[in-house]
Amino acid sequence: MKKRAQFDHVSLAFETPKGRLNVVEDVSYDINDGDFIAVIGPSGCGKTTMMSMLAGFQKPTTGKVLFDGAPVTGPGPERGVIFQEYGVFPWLTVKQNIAFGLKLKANRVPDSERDAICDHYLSLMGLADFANSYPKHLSGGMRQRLAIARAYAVKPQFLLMDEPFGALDAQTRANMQNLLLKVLAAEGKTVMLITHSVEEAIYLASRIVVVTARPAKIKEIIEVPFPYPRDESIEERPEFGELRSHIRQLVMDEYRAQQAQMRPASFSE
Ligand SMILES: Nc1ncnc2c1ncn2[C@@H]1O[C@H](COP(=O)(O)OP(=O)(O)OP(=O)(O)O)[C@@H](O)[C@H]1O
Repeated sequence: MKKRAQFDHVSLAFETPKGRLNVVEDVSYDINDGDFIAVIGPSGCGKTTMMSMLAGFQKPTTGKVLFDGAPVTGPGPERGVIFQEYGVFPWLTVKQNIAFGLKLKANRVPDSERDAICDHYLSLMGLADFANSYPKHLSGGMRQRLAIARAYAVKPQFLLMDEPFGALDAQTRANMQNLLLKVLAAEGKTVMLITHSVEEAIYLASRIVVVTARPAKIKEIIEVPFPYPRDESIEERPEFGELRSHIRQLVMDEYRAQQAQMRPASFSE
């Protein structure tokens, strides 16, 4: 299996006014072509920072982050990024937002095709009636769907998604999850997804990377035993419930560890 991305003994520390903050510590794992990796762990533990290094927004303090065998030196068109509540330009209409990436040199498509691609993703995301609206006239959930449409439209080989569905209502979230599975089945992408939802991680991912309280270290990497294509019926399977309990326990242990870290010294047990 071809290695797409590699974290090789990666650590990252921020220098802050209060001193050095270790955020990611000695993380090593590979992401193979076609993998769907979900990263789960307590809030603020370093998941986004880990993803940012692969996106090319942050550099590791020590260790290496490789993409297609070469060190990541910055963002690139083969890695599409969807961050929560980011990624739409307020001064462009909905359709212009989707078209934007398709006009950039790295992803440029002929004008005639551009229109058809925009229309396809507008309708896929339920935004066709808002093609000419500006983002400020959309609900938060619609803006997030627009950010997702923009990222899908340029067809990156690798999708980096940071809590992309976190702000959506339950029904839209389920629709967006199923749509993502469809897009992946049709286009065969590799994905790294950060989520706080254990169910979402099991439903979507081929492997789940559970990380510790800050600094984020690998706690466990879990293979999800369900073949694709998947549908909601897997949630009824006993293995789904067992996996959910196991991962919930891991995450809860780390959440408690994080709470203990934050407690003032005088209260420590
Ligand atoms: N540029 C920075 N400078 C200093 N500290 C930072 C910087 N970026 C992030 N941090 C800190 O690093 C820690 C990890 O942040 P990060 O966003 O990676 O966590 P996370 O696991 O993605 O959190 P969440 O699940 O809440 O989104 C946090 O304590 C954050 O305050």
